[in-house]
Amino acid sequence: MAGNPVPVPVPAADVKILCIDDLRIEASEKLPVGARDFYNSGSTDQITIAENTTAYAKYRVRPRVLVDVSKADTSTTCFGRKVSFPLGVSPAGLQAMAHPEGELATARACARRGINMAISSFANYTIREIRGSGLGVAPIKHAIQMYTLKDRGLELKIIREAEAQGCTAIFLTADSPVLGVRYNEWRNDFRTPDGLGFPILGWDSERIRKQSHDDSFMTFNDDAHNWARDIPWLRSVTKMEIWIKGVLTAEDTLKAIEMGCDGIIVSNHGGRQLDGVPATIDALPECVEAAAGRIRIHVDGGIRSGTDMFKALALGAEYVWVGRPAIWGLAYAGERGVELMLEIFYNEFKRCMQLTGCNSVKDITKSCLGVVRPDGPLARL
Ligand SMILES: Cc1cc2nc3c(=O)[nH]c(=O)nc-3n(C[C@H](O)[C@H](O)[C@H](O)COP(=O)(O)O)c2cc1C
Ligand SMILES: CCCCC(=O)C(=O)O
Repeated sequence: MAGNPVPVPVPAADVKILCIDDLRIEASEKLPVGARDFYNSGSTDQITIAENTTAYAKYRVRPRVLVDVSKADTSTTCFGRKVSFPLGVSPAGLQAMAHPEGELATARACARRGINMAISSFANYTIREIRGSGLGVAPIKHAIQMYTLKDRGLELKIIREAEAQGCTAIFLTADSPVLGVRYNEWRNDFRTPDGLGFPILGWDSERIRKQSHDDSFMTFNDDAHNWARDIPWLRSVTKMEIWIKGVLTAEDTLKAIEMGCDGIIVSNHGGRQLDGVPATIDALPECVEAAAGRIRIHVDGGIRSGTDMFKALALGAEYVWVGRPAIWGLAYAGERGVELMLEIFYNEFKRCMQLTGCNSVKDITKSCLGVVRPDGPLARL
C-alpha cells in the first residue's frame, strides 16, 4: 500500500455523535440511573419539558436565496464581550456527577469556543476555580446564578466572591420558591454522590447526603422572596448586572423593567419546576412584545439545534442558553464532549444563517419565520 495517502483518523467514538440527540443518547447510556434521571427529567407529567423541544417544530424558516453568504458572521455581543455565536451554557448544578472535572471542563470548553457561561450556585467547584479554569484558556464572561437565600450573610458572601472573581452578572433564579414535583428524585431517593460538595454554598458532601435534594434546597432557599424586598437590596449591594431568570409572562417582564433589572431570561428551568407552564419559545413573544426594546431578553429551554437557536433569535431573543446539552457533553467525554456539543451548535447555526441568506445575527428577524397552521398556507408572523 506504499504511496497511498494516510487516512485521517476519526475518533471512533465521535463518529456516532452528529447531533445533540446523539449526544443525549450516548450520555444517557453512560450515566447511572439516578444521575441520568436527575439530569434528564422534568417535573410531574413531563409536559413542559417535552414541549420545550417540540414547540420549535411549528415554526418554519422563510429563506432568502441567491444571497452572497460567503462572509456570514455568527458573532455578536453578550455582557459587553464579543462572542463567536449567540449561545451560552446555562447554570446547571452538580456537573461533577457527569464528569469529575465538571464545571472546570465546561468553563474551558466555553472559553475555547469564545462564548459565555453561567455558574450555578450548586456547582461542585468554587467560583474562583471555575473562572480560573476558563480564563486559563481565553477571556470569558461569567454570570453567577443565585437563589434568594434565607441567610442574607451567605448571599452577600457569594456576591462579594463573584465580584472579586470578576463575574459580570447575577442571574437571580426567580422560578424556584420551592422545587418542582420531581418523581424521579423521590423514586430513586436521589442523593448527591459521596465526595461532591456545593462549595459556593459552603456545603460539604457529608452534610448534603444526609438529606434529599428537595430538603436540602429548602434548608437554605427563601420562599418569602419577592420583587420589592430582593431587587432593591441586590441593587444596593452590587454593581453587577441583575438578570431575572425564569420569566414567562408579559406581566413579569414589565415588573423587571419597573425594578430596573438589566435583563430577563425567559426560562422554565428546563421543565423542572412547574409542569404545565408554556414552552419557553411560546412564552418568548409576549415577553418581547411587552418589553418593546426596554430590557434585554435571553431564552433557554429545549434548544437542541442551530435552527432552534435561529428561531429563538427570530422571535426576539438576543442570545440563547443551553443546560442539558452541556451535561450530556460532559458525561460523554468531559471537556472534549462539551467542545463537541458547542461545535455541533456552531456549525448548525452558521449553516442555518447561510441557508436563509442571513449574513449577520442582526439579519435574523421575525420575517425569517412563518408558522404552520392546519390546512392553511404558511402564515407569516
Ligand atoms: C441538572 C440541572 C441542574 C440545574 N441547576 C440549576 C441551578 O442550579 N440553577 C438554575 O437557575 N437553573 C438550573 N437548571 C436549569 C438551567 O439553568 C436551564 O434553565 C435549563 O437546563 C434549560 O433547559 P435545557 O436543559 O432544556 O437546555 C438546571 C437544569 C438541569 C438540567
Ligand atoms: C443541583 C441543582 C440545583 C437545583 C436546581 O436548580 C435544580 O435541581 O434544577
